[in-house]
Amino acid sequence: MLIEVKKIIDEIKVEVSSLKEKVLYEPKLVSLVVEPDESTKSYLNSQKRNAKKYGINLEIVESSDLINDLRKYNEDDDTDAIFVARPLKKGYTELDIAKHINPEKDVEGVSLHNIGSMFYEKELFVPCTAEAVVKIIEDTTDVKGKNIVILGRSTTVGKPAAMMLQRHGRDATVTVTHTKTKNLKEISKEADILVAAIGKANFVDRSFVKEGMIVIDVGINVVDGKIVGDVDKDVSEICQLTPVPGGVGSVTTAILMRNVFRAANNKKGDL
Ligand SMILES: Nc1nc(=O)c2c([nH]1)NC[C@@H]1CN(c3ccc(C(=O)N[C@@H](CCC(=O)O)C(=O)O)cc3)C=[N+]21
Repeated sequence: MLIEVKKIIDEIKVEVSSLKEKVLYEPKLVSLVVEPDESTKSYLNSQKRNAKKYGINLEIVESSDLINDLRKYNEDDDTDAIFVARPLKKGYTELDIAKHINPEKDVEGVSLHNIGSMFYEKELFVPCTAEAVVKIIEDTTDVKGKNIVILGRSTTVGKPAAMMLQRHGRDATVTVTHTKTKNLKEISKEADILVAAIGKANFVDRSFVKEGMIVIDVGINVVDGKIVGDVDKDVSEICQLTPVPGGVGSVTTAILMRNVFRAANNKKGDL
């Protein structure tokens, strides 16, 4: 069975509508890009489509000097929000971005300030994909006490999703696995909820799951020009599975758009 995410996106749109009543201009998102890979191209297309729909002024900037450009847009009063596409070009690390991006414009929640706030369970902006995963899981089941296994420990999905799911009030028990994990299939099978965020097309097949599990497919892999997830579609015959496309990715984009309005609204409050 496939998991529907339309309701979640509709709820995000309701929040955006009410933010629009307070933000009385078209907010601006700057997306900094260095040598985009296929999944980044897909995200940028999705950003373009949605910026139009949501009423956001999106500027995609091919950056040759990320740190310098971050300084520039951090200070530019017309820029409400900044996105830095990954993978980053050689010579830059995620920590460089985390240190240099203005936390108030950091709509992906990657800055040291925003990551730290999440650690203390008080969130401003959190990584959009991790938030999408949490929202979809919470909309599908009650997570309290559930065993959640996450495949992948990236800074933008695995790590923050784990932190957010085990926090007080949500109270899930989370296992984070990675490339060096032993007995991966056995651990996966023990899950009530499996989150696949490894970036390998169709990596998770029926040998990783049990009947009735909830499976969240975070993968955006491009194979022969088509988007495929990290999970083999056959899994949906015995599990509840998020579709790709039309699942986590579409919620992620909606959250990014909403965060641009939140950033613009917060900025107004500063005046
Ligand atoms: N700093 C950074 N943050 C990211 O979150 C990030 C990134 N860099 N680099 C690239 C990957 C990829 N990614 C996607 C997110 C949503 C869709 C998306 O909206 N997909 C839609 C539409 C796909 C289509 O075009 O058919 C869907 O899945 O339904 C795609 C790809 C985020 N990433």
